[in-house]
Amino acid sequence: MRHPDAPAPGEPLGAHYDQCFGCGHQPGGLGLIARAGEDVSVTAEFTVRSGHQGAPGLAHGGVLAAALDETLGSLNWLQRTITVTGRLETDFVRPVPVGTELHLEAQVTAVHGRKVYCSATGRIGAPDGPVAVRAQALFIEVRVDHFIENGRAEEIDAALTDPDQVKVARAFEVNP
Ligand SMILES: CCCCCCCCCCCCCCCC(=O)SCCNC(=O)CCNC(=O)[C@H](O)C(C)(C)COP(=O)(O)OP(=O)(O)OC[C@H]1O[C@@H](n2cnc3c(N)ncnc32)[C@H](O)[C@@H]1OP(=O)(O)O
Repeated sequence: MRHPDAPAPGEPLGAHYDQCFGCGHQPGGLGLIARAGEDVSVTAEFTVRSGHQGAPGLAHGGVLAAALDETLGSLNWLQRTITVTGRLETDFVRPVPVGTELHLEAQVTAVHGRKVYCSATGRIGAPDGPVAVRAQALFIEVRVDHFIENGRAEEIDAALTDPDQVKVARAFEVNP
């Protein structure tokens, strides 16, 4: 399951797309930073900011789901395949205050053809802090064509002419 050329445990994974809400450099984004873990697993952190609120002083549930989704999506780097979220089931266990550093971890639990089953947990303040959120997810393997055929032309054209982006696509898929 872990690709032989996968990043070594502890290695930062970087952004799969500079404009990504989760891992890219969007002003209102999560700014989530992920690292490779053992086997097919990743760890990640993000800090809940005031722009992430739902209720006063508390993170919006959709933002927390996005953090789980992004962490799970980072498993692509370890498998060297491109997968997208088909299903994401989320448990919100504890409210998460603004200012919290959320520590996430995710792992692949099973692969069946194009279907990748995975799970993730987010903890408050430390890797062994109290569990705030959990997710079970199904990701589906796609080809680069999935983005080229469905994405807005403006961004797709820019991505295809950006050597760094093409390099990232190649890290996931041998023939993008
Ligand atoms: C030029 C640019 C380069 C860029 C290079 C880098 C890009 C790197 C991007 C990484 C990004 C990560 C970012 C974070 C993760 C996101 O947030 S991804 C964004 C959110 N997700 C989406 O937008 C996906 C939208 N959905 C779809 O496009 C389609 O439904 C899918 C998921 C591709 C599946 O469609 P499909 O390929 O036609 O597959 P389909 O035959 O329907 O299903 C395949 C199997 O999965 C099962 N399945 C499908 N959906 C479900 C479901 N919801 N529940 C249960 N089972 C399901 C089917 O039953 C089937 O099972 P089997 O029959 O094989 O047993």
